[in-house]
Amino acid sequence: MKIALAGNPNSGKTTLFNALTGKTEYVGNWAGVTVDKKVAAIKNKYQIAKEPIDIVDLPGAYSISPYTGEEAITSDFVLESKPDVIINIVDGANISRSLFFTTQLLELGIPVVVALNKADIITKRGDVVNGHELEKALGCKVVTITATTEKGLADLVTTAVNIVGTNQERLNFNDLDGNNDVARQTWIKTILEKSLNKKHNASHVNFSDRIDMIVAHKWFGLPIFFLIMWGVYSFSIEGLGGFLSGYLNDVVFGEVVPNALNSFFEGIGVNPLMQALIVDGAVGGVGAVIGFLPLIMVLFFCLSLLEDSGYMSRVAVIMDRYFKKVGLSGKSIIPMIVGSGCAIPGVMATRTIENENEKRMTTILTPFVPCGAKLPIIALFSVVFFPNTSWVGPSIYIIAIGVIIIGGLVLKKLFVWEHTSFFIMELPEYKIPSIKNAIIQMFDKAKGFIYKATTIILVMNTLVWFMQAFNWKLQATEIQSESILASVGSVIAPLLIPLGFVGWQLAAASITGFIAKENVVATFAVLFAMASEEALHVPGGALAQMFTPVTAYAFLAFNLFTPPCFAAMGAMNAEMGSKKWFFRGLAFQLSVGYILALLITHIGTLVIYGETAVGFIPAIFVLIAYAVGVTFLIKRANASKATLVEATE
Ligand SMILES: Nc1nc2c(ncn2[C@@H]2O[C@H](COP(=O)(O)OP(=O)(O)OP(=O)(O)O)[C@@H](O)[C@H]2O)c(=O)[nH]1
Ligand SMILES: [Mg+2]
Repeated sequence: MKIALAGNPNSGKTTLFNALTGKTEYVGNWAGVTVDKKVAAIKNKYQIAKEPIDIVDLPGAYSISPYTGEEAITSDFVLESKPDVIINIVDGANISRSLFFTTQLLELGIPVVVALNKADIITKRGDVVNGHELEKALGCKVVTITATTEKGLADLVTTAVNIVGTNQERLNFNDLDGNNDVARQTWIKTILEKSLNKKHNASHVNFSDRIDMIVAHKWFGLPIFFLIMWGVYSFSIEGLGGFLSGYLNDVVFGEVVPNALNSFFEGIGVNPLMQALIVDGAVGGVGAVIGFLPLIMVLFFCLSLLEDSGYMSRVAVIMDRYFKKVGLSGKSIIPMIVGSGCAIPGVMATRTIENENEKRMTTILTPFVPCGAKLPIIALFSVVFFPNTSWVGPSIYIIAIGVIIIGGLVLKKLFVWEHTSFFIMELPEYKIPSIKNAIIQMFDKAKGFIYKATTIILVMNTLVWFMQAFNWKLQATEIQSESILASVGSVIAPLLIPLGFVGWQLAAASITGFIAKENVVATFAVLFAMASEEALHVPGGALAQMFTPVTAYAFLAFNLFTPPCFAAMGAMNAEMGSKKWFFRGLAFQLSVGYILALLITHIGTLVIYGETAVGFIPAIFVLIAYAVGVTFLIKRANASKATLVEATE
């Protein structure tokens, strides 16, 4: 038996889905969080029918005639897969708007039960809903629930199961004269007059509006956003998160675990090479990554609270003013916020953008937002090269915003884009964020992080260890520079010279980073910590010998702003739906990271140390070639814009 959850965006479908199935799908306080259909079996507790019940969570929709890609997923599913029953989630904080979609669902001939959600908000506002009147008018069952506390869910499931196979009365607006959308609205207004008793009228300036006057203000909005982000990132990277990670890195993975393993292996007399593989390669590399787990957990806990409070939707409004100028829309910010967790769902979230050009641009620009996997690199460089400072983490996010805005401008110049579209986004009311939800999201992220570290990163690291310990004749070698890894890295290393990065190790680490960004840290752990017998993340250690603080910052930028990991590239390819655009996007990302690192190294070294960095002359040649290339592309774009104008005249 299939029960579909359908309703407006942000009405609480995924919250209900998670409560009914025990899953931990992404819940956020904004419209357009779910962009894909999700199916799961109902929890035993609610399994009351003879046959197994499956719950289907759908993206939010305002109407059955789809306007955006993810709305189409919902209407296609409802119209074609014919669920046995639809639970229509009506947002109790926004009843009259939600009922428009309800009237359309009630025309389909599929049994519908209305779940009037967010009953807690209705009660808090002092509104009164007359459920019987509403049932009479709609001709279907109405069950009042609070998805967040699971109140009323058993009743809801029972009601839904009981109407499976029944012939529900259909509403019909198609026979009416004139515009049937207007007819629906008028009808909804009449039935709500009888069934809803509102305490406040709509024109009342409420608490949310008052906060918005400040945080979404024309001038204050952006500085407030920066301050909040600064607080969150420095708390996570340098504050509590950094402190806990330092302990894990120094004590647990720096001493306790390797010492215990070494004495265990020495005790049973294992082959020293085998011992090194396990202790230095596998455990050392994975440990260097896992050490950053607390930092990731603290960050995602804070971000989840911020998001659930409703603030992030305001950020979309603030950003819209700036984004419009560069050919993006305020809606582009949502994929980017999601992308701060992981670029893959971030890129998938571009589906909510209707305009094809805005969607492509957002897909290309979203991976520039530092994701969770990039945090360990940021944290490592911050500790080793800039100890006791708090600006490195936040500065990376400010650069990311700059890269996105300037990148948008450049993309607009390089390719032919149409005009930008309007941006309408509904703002949910502010609320006290749910700690429970934040904890769930935090552990979910932690689980993903550990899973990745103990699978793909473990495998990669064992391989990296092997490649640095053996030469091409498969003989164990004490001299790293004669190893397989060194010879592979040396092929790529010359490309990094114009950036001021010298050493095959840096090339090797960057390459492993494309498999998973955490690998950069893990590879460094194998290459440097082992050789010097000291922990990777100490200031002045082996890693510190490879860079000056300026080139270290440039290397950080290089790894963060070149293309994302392979999995995220796959998502880009899927969402672009065009190989041409996919490769254009990759080329763009690669050149952004490369040129950015080049500029940081050379300008930074000149300004701060008053001398030229390694690779200064090659860098000049690269810049000239780059400028020529970009000018050519802009000329070409202008020419095709001109032919486009001629053709339309
Ligand atoms: N107060 C209150 N908030 C709720 C309730 N149910 C859900 N919410 C909140 O509503 C917001 C949206 O929840 P989601 O479950 O993501 O909504 P959705 O319908 O899946 O949204 P889309 O995927 O964007 O269509 C979150 O902030 C939830 O915490 C409820 O019963 N009471
Ligand atoms: Mg959802």
